[in-house]
Amino acid sequence: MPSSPSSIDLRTWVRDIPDFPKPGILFRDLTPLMRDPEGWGEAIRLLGLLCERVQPDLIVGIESRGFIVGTALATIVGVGFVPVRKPGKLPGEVIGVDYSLEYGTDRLEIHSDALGDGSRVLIVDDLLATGGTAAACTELVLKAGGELCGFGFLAELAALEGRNRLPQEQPIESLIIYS
Ligand SMILES: O=P(O)(O)OC[C@H]1O[C@H](OP(=O)(O)OP(=O)(O)O)[C@H](O)[C@@H]1O
Ligand SMILES: Nc1ncnc2[nH]cnc12
Repeated sequence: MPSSPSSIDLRTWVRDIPDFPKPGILFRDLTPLMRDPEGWGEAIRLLGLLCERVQPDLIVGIESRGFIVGTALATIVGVGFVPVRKPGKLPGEVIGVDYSLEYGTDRLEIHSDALGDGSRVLIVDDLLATGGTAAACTELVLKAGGELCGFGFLAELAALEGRNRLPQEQPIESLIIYS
C-alpha cells in the first residue's frame, strides 16, 4: 500500500525492459522516475510520510539503487543515512550476510558500529523482488544492534512474494505494486 493517496501515477515513469539482465527477467527500470523532478519528488514525499509514522533515527539504504532512494529520503526527513554495501567496499570493521537474488547471489555488509544500540532503522531500496536482499539487510541491521521500524520501496514485484520473507511486525510499504 502506498503511504498516502496520491494523484500522481508513479507507474508512468517506469520503463519495462524484457530479458535484462538475463533472459526471462522483466526489468522494471526506475531511472525515468528518478530523472523526473515531479515524479521523483512525489515518490520521496510519499516515503517521507512513512517516516512520519514510524519515526526512524536512521535510514539504511542498500547498494546501489537503495542509496539513491535512501539519501534523498534521509535528507528530506532530517535523519542520518547508513549504507549497506556489497562486499569489500566498507573500510571499517563489518558484519556480513550472504543472500540470493532474483537473478544471482551476493553478499551484503554493514559497518559493525554504524547503528549504535537500539537506533530505529527504516530499510529502503528501489525494488522488492524475491526479498532476499531486504531479508539479508534485516539480518545485518539486527546483528548490528539496530531496531527495525519498517521498510520502504519504490516498487514491489508481488508475484515473487518477497514481503513474506520480511518480519511482519513492521510496515512494509511499496509505492508501486506489480501483481
Ligand atoms: O528482492 P530481491 O530479489 O533481493 O531483489 C531486489 C534487489 O535487486 C536489485 O539490486 P541489484 O542487486 O541488482 O543491485 P543494484 O542496486 O546495484 O543494481 C534491487 O535494487 C534490489 O536491491
Ligand atoms: N525485475 C527487476 N527489475 C528491476 N530491478 C530488479 N531487482 C531484482 N529484480 C528486478
